[in-house]
Amino acid sequence: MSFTGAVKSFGDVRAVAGVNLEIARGETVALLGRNGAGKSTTISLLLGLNEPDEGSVALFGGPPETAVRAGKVGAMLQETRPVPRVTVQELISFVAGRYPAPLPVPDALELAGIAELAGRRVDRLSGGQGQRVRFAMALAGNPALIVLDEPTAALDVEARHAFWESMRAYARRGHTVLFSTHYLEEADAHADRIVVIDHGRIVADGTGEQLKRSVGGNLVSFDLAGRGTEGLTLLPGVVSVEVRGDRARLRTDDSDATVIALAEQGAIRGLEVVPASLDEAFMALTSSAPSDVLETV
Ligand SMILES: Nc1ncnc2c1ncn2[C@@H]1O[C@H](COP(=O)(O)OP(=O)(O)OP(=O)(O)O)[C@@H](O)[C@H]1O
Repeated sequence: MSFTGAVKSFGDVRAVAGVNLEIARGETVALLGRNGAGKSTTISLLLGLNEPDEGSVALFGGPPETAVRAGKVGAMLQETRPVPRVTVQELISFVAGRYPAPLPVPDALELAGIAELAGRRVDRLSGGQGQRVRFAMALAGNPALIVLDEPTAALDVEARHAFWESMRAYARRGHTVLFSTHYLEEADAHADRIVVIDHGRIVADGTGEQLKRSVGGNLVSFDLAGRGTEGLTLLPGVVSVEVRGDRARLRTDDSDATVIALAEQGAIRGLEVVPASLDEAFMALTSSAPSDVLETV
């Protein structure tokens, strides 16, 4: 699938602001971004639910509608209203029946971890159970691509774990998976590749390791001990400064130079230097003003 210069606006909001993206068959890709970053809109363009205002989107070499109609795509979108009265089994059979080569219904239920819910009415399920039913709907047709918009949002820890197991089992069959998430750990743990989106643009694309390396650096933190924060952003190596209570955290691409400069100012109380985590990489990539002092008391 590919996005070429895709733009989608809603009024003044450029939800997708010029996205170029290629995803190859068999990849498991996480679309990672904060609230409002443009993930759902990107997904809606991919599924042909929205048309780009500019640029184009192709799925399996053609228009998204064609691929969707041909049964090549399964989707799990955010909370949708459950169909009243039908059972889980009936719903999944109905969805499977609309695809040319679906999974046997018991397999789809098993894979989604809801075999024991087969006879239950879909409008009487818990949020987490409903979410797993939507996952079963996405994979019932055995599509080559599944697209999952924040698939673990309502799941507890155990259900989350089971969900990722199922997703991986599906991916191992050679299928392509695209999922959106706010959770960096999930993206890192379950995707081959992480595409970071911010303000409708792709700001990073690579493995978790590559993201860490590209943003990289170390975190130097120390107690301010009443000292102000002025001048910290100007210290050698410093890329961003964050203040929590009385403690400053400096992300730096040259921690030696940063520490020497701090030492010269006598500002080394409770000094700690650690490698920047993936979390830090994500924050650095998506904060709107990376070199500003962020007051997050
Ligand atoms: N139908 C719509 N009408 C108006 N604005 C919209 C519409 N859909 C999305 N937007 C706006 O476009 C921007 C991107 O929204 P989108 O839902 O794509 O983000 P997201 O990354 O999926 O966010 P979240 O993680 O909160 O689901 C937001 O500013 C949102 O308010």
